[in-house]
Amino acid sequence: MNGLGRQSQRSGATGVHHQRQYSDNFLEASSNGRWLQSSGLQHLHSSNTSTGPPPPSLQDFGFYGGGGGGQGSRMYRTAQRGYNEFFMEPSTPPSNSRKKNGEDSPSEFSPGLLDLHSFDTELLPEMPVSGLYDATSMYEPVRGRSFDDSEPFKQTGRARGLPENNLLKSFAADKEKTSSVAKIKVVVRKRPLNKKELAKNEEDIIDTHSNALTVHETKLKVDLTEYVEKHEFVFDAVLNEEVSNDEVYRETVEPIVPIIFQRTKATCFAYGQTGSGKTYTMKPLPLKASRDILRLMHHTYRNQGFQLFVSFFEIYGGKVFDLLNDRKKLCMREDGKQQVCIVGLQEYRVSDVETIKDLIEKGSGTRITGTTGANEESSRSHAILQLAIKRSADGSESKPPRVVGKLSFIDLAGSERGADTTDNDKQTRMEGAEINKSLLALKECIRALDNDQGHIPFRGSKLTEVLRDSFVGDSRTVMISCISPSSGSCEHTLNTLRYADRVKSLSKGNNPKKDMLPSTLNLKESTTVPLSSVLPTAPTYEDGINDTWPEQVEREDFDESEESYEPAKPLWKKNGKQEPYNIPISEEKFRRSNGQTKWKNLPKVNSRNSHSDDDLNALLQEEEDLINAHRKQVEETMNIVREEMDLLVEADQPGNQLDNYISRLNAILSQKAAGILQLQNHLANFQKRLKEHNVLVSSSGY
Ligand SMILES: Nc1ncnc2c1ncn2[C@@H]1O[C@H](COP(=O)(O)OP(=O)(O)OP(=O)(O)O)[C@@H](O)[C@H]1O
Repeated sequence: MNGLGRQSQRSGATGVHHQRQYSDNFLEASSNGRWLQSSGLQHLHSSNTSTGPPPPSLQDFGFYGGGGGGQGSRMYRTAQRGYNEFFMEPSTPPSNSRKKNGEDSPSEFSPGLLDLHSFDTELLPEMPVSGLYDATSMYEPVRGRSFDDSEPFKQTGRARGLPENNLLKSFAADKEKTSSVAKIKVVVRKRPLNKKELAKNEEDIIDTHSNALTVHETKLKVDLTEYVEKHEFVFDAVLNEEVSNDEVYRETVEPIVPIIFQRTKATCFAYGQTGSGKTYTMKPLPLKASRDILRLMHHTYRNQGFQLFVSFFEIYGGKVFDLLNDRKKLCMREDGKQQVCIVGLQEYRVSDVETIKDLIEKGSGTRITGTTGANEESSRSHAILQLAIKRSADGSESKPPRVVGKLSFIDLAGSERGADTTDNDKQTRMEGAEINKSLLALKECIRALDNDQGHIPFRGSKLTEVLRDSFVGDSRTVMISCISPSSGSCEHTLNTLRYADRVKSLSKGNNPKKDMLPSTLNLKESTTVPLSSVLPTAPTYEDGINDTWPEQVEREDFDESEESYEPAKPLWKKNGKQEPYNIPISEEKFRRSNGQTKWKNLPKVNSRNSHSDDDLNALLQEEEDLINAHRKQVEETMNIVREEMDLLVEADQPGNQLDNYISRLNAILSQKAAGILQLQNHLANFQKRLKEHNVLVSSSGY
């Protein structure tokens, strides 16, 4: 039976606009294989192009109306050429960008090699800071206690026969000062549109207002008409494209600097897709922080024996490399007290800003980089720079110093590098899997940290293993989520913001007051303790020591007033401004209105129901399995689509048999349905597992 050709032409005519739009997108996206590459399915494209004649293009099916196959095929071949050019380039294997030359001897910095394991694997006992609080100045240091021990002052005081109330008072003052800085702070930084994006006429789709932001995502309805979906987020701070690096520092790290002298370990990390500005944001922070640390050491804490040490290493493919020692491969060890240390990591004792600057530049130059489609300078490693404040037990330099506090800066690998798990290159795939694993593990650790869980699943990845000592005891975490404003990065931006949103929602666990507040809470005022409020603004450290600088850090400098916890409405609601688009409620909105409450209602994770490392590893594996199953399903769908296209071509041929067409179409549709059902089941099971482990707050994802 005939007549099918006419039917397909009719259907082409009725929906020509939408179909054309679809086929344009399809062709454009396929033109360099990026569309497929980005989802790890480029081999599907290559299978079309590498063997045999090209399969029929959409135009070949008459979707362009009357054009036959001619022009469409030419377009396809052009696309094919583009694809080949894109992929024929040799992929740059990750390699050490800095050759070993043996010239950069660390000796010029006079630090000597420090084997962390030899003396530095324990944190300094609770040492009083003389001159800070009267009561503590009389104490002698207690050896052999890590600062994770509970009530150290109390015990020391008793041993010395000092009145307990004084001791408790000073301990409480210390505690109050550190607790005034939020345990977890989540900041978003939006970078400006870059030249490339401007040249492509990409739009800025991010509106920022106070500590909130809106992402305007253009989507297609089922009938292929466009609409804009708004996604609104609120964070502790939102820094727009006009914010300078100085301001970023003031908002993020500056408040933490004084408290690392008080036995606190702090971690500041940048998260975001390749090219979103992580390195740009992170690079200046350690230098600015060390400048302030040195100021405090030379003024507020002068003559108290504090020393500053710098180390810089990277984690690449699950291995640790010393960036200040020609990328020497290092191994990690755990001692009897479960202290994880990086054996042989070179640390430099520094006392001036210039030396630190040199070290940072040296380490950054050594950092591994690789080539990706998105950013030629894309980093595939996590770079970790640590500033450790140490002091020898007796305050003199005669004994090896031990860590008092630590500030770690982490420039994470591009968050979308997880997509590389699908790359043809096995090494890139492995890197992607490791990056995925470490990002999930990091989130889990932060979550455990904020819930004050007894057990932190730090073994989830190398990254969290090396950060172990930053997750125990009194710790602070600042996450800077870097986002690109361009419409082309919308999906990655939303992923970054969702990750940040998850981390932020975790930060309620620590403060019962916060638990009672809506998620629109403006934590900005309550969590920011500018260093300028504890440091004199007058001469810089480089100007020399100024004796008029205050010796003590005054407790009044910290804003701990209950009022500062007052919830703030997001600006767009405050202004009474109506939403500019008639759009469906977004996932984020739903989560804020419903999901957050659900999250709060979930049982608190405690040490008994916390994830074991095995659980976490199992979850990570299941996540990977799901992604692989999804990929496989897409692959099968693509094959089915090809089959459907062939079928349509055949259907257009004169003399085509309708019964054959019907039975093949039936088989194709059943196959499609079975694939979708299977994936749905897999997804549902994974969601169930996440819920069991308290990882997911709602079905909308995490
Ligand atoms: N806030 C900003 N203002 C001006 N330029 C910026 C800003 N953020 C980033 N850039 C520029 O954008 C480019 C990419 O930034 P950067 O290298 O920091 O990205 P990244 O997130 O570290 O990428 P990768 O993960 O690949 O290392 C750089 O040229 C940088 O100078």
